[in-house]
Amino acid sequence: MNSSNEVAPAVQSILDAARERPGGSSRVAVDDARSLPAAFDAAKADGRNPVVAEVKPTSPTTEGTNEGDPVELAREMVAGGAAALSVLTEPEHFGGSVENYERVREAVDVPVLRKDFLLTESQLDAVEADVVLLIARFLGDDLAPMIDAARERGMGVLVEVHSEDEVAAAVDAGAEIIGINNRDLAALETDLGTFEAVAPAVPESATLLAESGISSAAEVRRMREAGADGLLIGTAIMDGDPRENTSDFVNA
Ligand SMILES: O=C(O)c1ccccc1NCC(=O)[C@H](O)[C@H](O)COP(=O)(O)O
Repeated sequence: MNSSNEVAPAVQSILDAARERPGGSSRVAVDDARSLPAAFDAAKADGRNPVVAEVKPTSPTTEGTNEGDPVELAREMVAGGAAALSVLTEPEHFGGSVENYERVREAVDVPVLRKDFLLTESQLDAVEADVVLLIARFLGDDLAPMIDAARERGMGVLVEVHSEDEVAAAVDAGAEIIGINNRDLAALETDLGTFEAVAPAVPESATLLAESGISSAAEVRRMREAGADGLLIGTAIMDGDPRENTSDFVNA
């Protein structure tokens, strides 16, 4: 793994916990993974902004915990037009769980991203997933083997980056779906200018997501104009009525 000495204390704590988290007891094989790019194409074809709505009970930058049932929240997001969902499985800092993930995936028919801080192959085996998030900064030289390991299990892979150098590393490692995180993991602040600055480095052939900090219809349009094929939105959907919020972003 890369050195993590330039991350915020909360992120260091997330990584320390991730290193200790056990994986699954046996290797999983997903034979029915739902495709994120196909879901984005379907949304675009019927005039919806391709929104990945995130079931995010809490986070280091959120006050309090949303105690709502993840399945109910997920159904509301899909009813609001979400092309796909993201479900946190990180338990200590985001209130997530693999049980939440399994229940949501069973309850909906859109692709469900497993949102976690995965560091080892066996952690991929904790639950069958359509798509897993792999963070380039935290995996370093392990990124390519982790992408291969996820694909061997039948899962799609979203590689998260924050800089042009990380885009290059992600492309070298074989990433086909790339998410540019607007959240700076050193300061924990979001800046949509990050997506605008880094997106030109992403090859046209990749499916490109804008992640974090999107909180208005105007910002959805801004990210789409800068080249986002999909938008990952958590806090602004969880805060209030998730169905109405999702619908506002989908129809922005
Ligand atoms: O959301 C946080 O507070 C956070 C803190 C430290 C590391 C990661 C964090 N978030 C993970 C995410 O990627 C977001 O949940 C996701 O991109 C949605 O972001 P937002 O729409 O800003 O909730």
